Amino acid sequence: MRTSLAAVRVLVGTAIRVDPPRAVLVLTLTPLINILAGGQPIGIQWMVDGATGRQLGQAVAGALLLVVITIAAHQITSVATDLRLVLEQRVALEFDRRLITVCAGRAHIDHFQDAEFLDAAELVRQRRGQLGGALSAFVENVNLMARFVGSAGLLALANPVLALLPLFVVPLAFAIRWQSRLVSTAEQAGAETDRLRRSMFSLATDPAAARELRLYRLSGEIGARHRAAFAAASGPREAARLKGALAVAAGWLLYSIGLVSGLFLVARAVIDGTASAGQAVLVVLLGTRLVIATTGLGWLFGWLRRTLDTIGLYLRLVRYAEDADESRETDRPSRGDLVLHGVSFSYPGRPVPALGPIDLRLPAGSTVAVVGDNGAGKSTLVALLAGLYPPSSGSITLAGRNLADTPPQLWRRDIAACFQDFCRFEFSAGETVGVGDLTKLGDPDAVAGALAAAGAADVVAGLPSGVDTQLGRTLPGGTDLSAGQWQKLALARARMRTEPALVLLDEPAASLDPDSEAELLRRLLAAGPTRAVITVIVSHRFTTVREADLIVLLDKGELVEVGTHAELIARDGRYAHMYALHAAAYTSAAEGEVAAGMHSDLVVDPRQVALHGADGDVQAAGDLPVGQSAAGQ
Ligand SMILES: Nc1ncnc2c1ncn2[C@@H]1O[C@H](COP(=O)(O)OP(=O)(O)OP(=O)(O)O)[C@@H](O)[C@H]1O
Repeated sequence: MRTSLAAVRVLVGTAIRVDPPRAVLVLTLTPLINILAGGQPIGIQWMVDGATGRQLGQAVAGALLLVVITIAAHQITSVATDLRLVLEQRVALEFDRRLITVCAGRAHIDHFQDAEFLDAAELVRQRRGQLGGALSAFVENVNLMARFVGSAGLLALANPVLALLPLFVVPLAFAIRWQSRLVSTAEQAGAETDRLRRSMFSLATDPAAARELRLYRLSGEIGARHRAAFAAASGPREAARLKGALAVAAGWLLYSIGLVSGLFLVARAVIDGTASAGQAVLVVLLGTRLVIATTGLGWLFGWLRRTLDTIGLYLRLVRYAEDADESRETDRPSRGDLVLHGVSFSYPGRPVPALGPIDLRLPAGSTVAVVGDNGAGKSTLVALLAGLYPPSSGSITLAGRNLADTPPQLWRRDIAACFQDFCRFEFSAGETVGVGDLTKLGDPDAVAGALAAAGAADVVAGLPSGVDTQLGRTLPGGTDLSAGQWQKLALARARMRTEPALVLLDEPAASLDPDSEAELLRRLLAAGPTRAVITVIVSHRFTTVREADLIVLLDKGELVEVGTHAELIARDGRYAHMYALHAAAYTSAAEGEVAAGMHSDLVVDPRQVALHGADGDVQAAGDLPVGQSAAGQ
């Protein structure tokens, strides 16, 4: 109840804040319509009494009252509905705005590890459309309640015994509510299978899955799982609907008994001459209104409850909101060595730290390569350096200053980064790069400079409208890119910041071809120690790693070795072993050796694989002597 009241407060408060005149009009016109509507049955009563009692004046007054009230109520309802629809959209937009701020505006991203936040965020994402509609649900419920109270009051005035009639509605109201609860509980119980059904449908229609669905002939399997999920959820729902419908039918029966008894009383009073025919008509009209209001409330109350629940979820999310960052430019840390003092980090719910505790100095101006097996903690280290998570223990200092004393938003202004799971912003190509520095978003020279610095100019040059090409496949006319091209644009985005203190590159060459990777490395090293920039590069490629000034080897979150390539090779430890394995694989590939067991008995006839181009024969692997690959030439 308290949550519902808080939700109503938030709803009405938001409506008044986003559009005060409309909100005030909607909230005042609604009761006005109900007060007016209350006069309609009275007008009809006057008309009937005037006609049966041969009182022309009373009949005309009744007709006039009815016509004026009906027209006025109709006009005001149509104005109020228009106002309400616009207000509803503005309220929905405001909720969206606040949700974006809560989810994307926090300094750290640890809320994405919090199960309560994730559950609430998922539900709000699904039901976000209800947030604007909550206003209509609220207004309609208030409407019906006013109608119910008004009709009950007029009935009591007509005949005190009829004040009992609303009591006959109560079982019906409970039955409708019970039915709505039963259905809603059955729906919630089937929510997981619903999610599964939706996910099967998305899978079947998602272009990302299109290749594997065909390759493994999964369309029938996905269809069967989709149907099974539907069947699992629909059985209990139908049973709940049937049970509820029986209860509602019983409620109607009881109310009919009450209404018929009331009408019998009035009919007798008319025959006895203690009531007029107009009063009998009034009772019929009010009795009908009463039940319409009740059934409406029964159904609409469920709508209101659902929308208020969604606002309750929204309120749970809003608790994660942070105050706007008001740090000043002078709070910005100066450049220098970046030092980790006993830093450790554990993801929520994971007992073992993903990283540390580690002590490490990253000298100003150095290029530091971070290596290690999958899950060693490399990306976690990058996230900590980017201030995305606060360390669980220990501290990180820059030029002797603890970064915990600097708002992460401010520290991040001095960071250029390309994360392992970089974002594919579906903007124009120029904007996809330009958002790396919003102050230069519309500056074509800055974008061109960043593209050139990242070796990504070729990606944009190949697009139909250059930097103006709309990227992505979700938008009409959007152009999709290859994984490597998206990665090049992400690298260019990082280069929009021309004076960073720290450059973070997590697997920056994972999707790049060897030429692009070599070019990236050349540019990185060229940018080197002349500026006090620390470059941290996570890589599994030792051709990149060995060029770094410092190599950091992590294993299961622990710092295992630190040093230059030469030092670590001389130490003949873990790094030297990894490097030797990598070099051996590289050498055998370069020499065209076929690893033992890999189709060594396969004999290929070169004439069967020769290619023919439009201009005639094309030199093909088949022109090479058998047993020697192109790489070995
Ligand atoms: N969001 C997360 N929630 C919980 N645990 C996580 C999360 N991200 C990573 N981990 C865990 O933290 C550990 C370190 O992961 P991290 O991503 O830092 O490894 P990595 O060295 O970057 O691996 P890879 O080379 O595969 O990218 C792993 O055990 C991983 O399972």
